[in-house]
Amino acid sequence: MAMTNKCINYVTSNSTSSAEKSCDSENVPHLAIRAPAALVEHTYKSKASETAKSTTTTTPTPTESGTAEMLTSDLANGGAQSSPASTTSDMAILDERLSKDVESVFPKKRQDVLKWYGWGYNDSEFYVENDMICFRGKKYPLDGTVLPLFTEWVLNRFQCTLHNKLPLPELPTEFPKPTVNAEFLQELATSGIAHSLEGMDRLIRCHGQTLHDIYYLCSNKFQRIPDVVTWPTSHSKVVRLVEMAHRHNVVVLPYGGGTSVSGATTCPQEEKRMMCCLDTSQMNRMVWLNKSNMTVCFEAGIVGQDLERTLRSQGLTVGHEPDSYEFSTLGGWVATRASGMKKNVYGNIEDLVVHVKMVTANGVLERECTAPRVSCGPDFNHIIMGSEGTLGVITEVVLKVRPLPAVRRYNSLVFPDFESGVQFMREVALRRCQPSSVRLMDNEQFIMGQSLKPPKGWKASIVDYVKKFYVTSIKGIDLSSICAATLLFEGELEDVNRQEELVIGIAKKYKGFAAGGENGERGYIMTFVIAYMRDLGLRHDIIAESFETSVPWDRCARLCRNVKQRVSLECHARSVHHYSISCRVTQTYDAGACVYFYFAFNMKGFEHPVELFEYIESAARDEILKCGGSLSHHHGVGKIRSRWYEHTITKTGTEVYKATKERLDPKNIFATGNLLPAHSDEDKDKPSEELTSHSKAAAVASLTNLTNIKFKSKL
Ligand SMILES: Cc1cc2nc3c(=O)[nH]c(=O)nc-3n(C[C@H](O)[C@H](O)[C@H](O)COP(=O)(O)OP(=O)(O)OC[C@H]3O[C@@H](n4cnc5c(N)ncnc54)[C@H](O)[C@@H]3O)c2cc1C
Repeated sequence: MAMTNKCINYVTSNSTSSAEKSCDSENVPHLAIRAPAALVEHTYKSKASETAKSTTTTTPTPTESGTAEMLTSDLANGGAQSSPASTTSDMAILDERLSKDVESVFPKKRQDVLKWYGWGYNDSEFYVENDMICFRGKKYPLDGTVLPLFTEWVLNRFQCTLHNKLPLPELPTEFPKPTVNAEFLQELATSGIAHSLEGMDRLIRCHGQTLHDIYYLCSNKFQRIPDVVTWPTSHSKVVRLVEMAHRHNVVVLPYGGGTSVSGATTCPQEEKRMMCCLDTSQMNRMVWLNKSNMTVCFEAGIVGQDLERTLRSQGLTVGHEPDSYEFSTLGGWVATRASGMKKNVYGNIEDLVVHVKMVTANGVLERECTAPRVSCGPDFNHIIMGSEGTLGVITEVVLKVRPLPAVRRYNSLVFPDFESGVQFMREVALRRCQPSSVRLMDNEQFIMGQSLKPPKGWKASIVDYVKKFYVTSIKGIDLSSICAATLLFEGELEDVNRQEELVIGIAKKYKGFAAGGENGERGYIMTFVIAYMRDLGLRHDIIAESFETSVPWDRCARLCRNVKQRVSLECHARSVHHYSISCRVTQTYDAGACVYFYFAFNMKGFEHPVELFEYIESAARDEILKCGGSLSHHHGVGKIRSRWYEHTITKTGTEVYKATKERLDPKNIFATGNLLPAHSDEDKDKPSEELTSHSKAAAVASLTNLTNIKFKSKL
């Protein structure tokens, strides 16, 4: 990857503004000092410590003569020469800042490493060989595994065949003709901002990861893709680009990792103006790290795994791990209000963000300082979080960091049925003893997860048999209702021991029992692999997607039951005979939980399979809302849930959002079409009352279209 300009900053406590400074090449108010030796990647000691049945790993902690000390003295020395404020060592430590260029795992030409037609790395996939489903992918522990049990599960569940797979889509040679704003392009050429008009660069950034996106991509159905892709390298370059776009009335589409599953990154297909994709990948520096405050400032384009690797070398972590964190970016997390699997210890993105900078068409929106809490409402960070690219471009984010935990330990629990599991989750939340992550799978997901185990030798089979006997005969558990929870504990050894004991004690109250660390660890490893399944399915007539919600505790079990029932009813009514609908509870809160559904079916013979899928998913969402669930816990609204947005935030809320949008983006250059259904150009000057009814009409029309489609199977 082309490196952005190198810059090491040392900011004194009496520097020009109380807000932290960035290190833009164009605007460097700070003193450059030599790169501290402490920035070299660290070697960690491993202190393996095993407990009975759970899987424990000790944390990579910095060695004694480690990073923190070296960093402090290095910066104190370097800074003392150049700053009067740092002549006392206390000041130097208090105001210790450090910046670092980060080499990303992904090159600027993403397609060299990432699949253009589906999920993840080019070299990672499920595939079929000798009638067996297998997995390859060097970055994953499942690499090179043949999966006979999973093959059996797929064949039984979907009654499909593994022969006659669809070929991989051909690399397109023709692309939608770009809409060109010549004045804008001319100015862009002299702006020093890298850009491309190449078809492939444009195509791979016109979509996210919804079923709709991938299906359209593979069948080459997109009418509109970005007309130009740009790669600004700093906050000030973004300011320049947005100002130019505003002046020339060009649409700006911020693009992070492209992992959106809400249609948020999908190009608005009706847009008539030139569309400029603003790829944030070249803004990925650690702008500064302040160990006194345990805060770090990163540019918004940094990818999750790069961010964590950079901090790990300092003995630190942010701890934000959405399941997409290998590919998604910090800016994307903020723009979608993301939630990570370890939020119980580290918090969701809104708990982690201290300060955020967003470039709008009307100036830069940011809070003036990085104090931990302020009582000057409304909190503008919350206007930025969840704005889904509709208000501006997030360029820099200050996050809280924590020391790496001393111990990481996995465990798992088995419950006789899902309802008992939910009661267990509720009590764990009530007593606030949640491990770093706790996830409860229903029976369908449990069985599917078990089927991903590689085949074992005869000895292991006997062990499995004994375990099965123990489960069915001694504990009296029915295999058709059994469900499981995976647990991940993080912290100091003593705390982890205490917490694990407490959690297992609560499980016993609900007839649950511990089933070992190996199962737990496996569950978490599988999280990253499961996302590759859909691409295999699409080639064998199976379409799949997940959707999620959050719900108060007293409605949780009912919502899970009703939504599964509703999906089953819709499937039967539309002759979908071979399908799978399952759920898990993935996050717990004082007042409720997050529930995640997987839905897949055999689409063979259906004329409009994706539309049918969306219809059933839409019915499921209606059911969710009826049961008191939310529009989204973490995937966001995007385009596919925009028809419910106004209903969820009320008419007054919609007016507040629109007023903000009109103020920050008067020409609607951030016309991503997310949150509220997009308005046509003619609507631009209409009073908001009419726009509201237009939105309603559009929403109803799109539902009507779905309803009118004949979903009948051709078979
Ligand atoms: C397999 C899989 C697992 C997932 N697991 C989780 C999960 O556990 N938790 C979770 O929260 N989400 C999850 N997601 C959803 C998705 O990863 C998140 O929404 C993520 O935050 C998107 O980040 P991104 O960088 O990929 O953003 P993109 O997909 O590139 O963009 C998403 C939206 O944010 C806007 N945006 C991106 N960057 C900026 C910026 N710098 N400034 C302004 N707007 C910007 C875009 O315009 C777009 O509207 C998952 C998705 C997949 C495919």
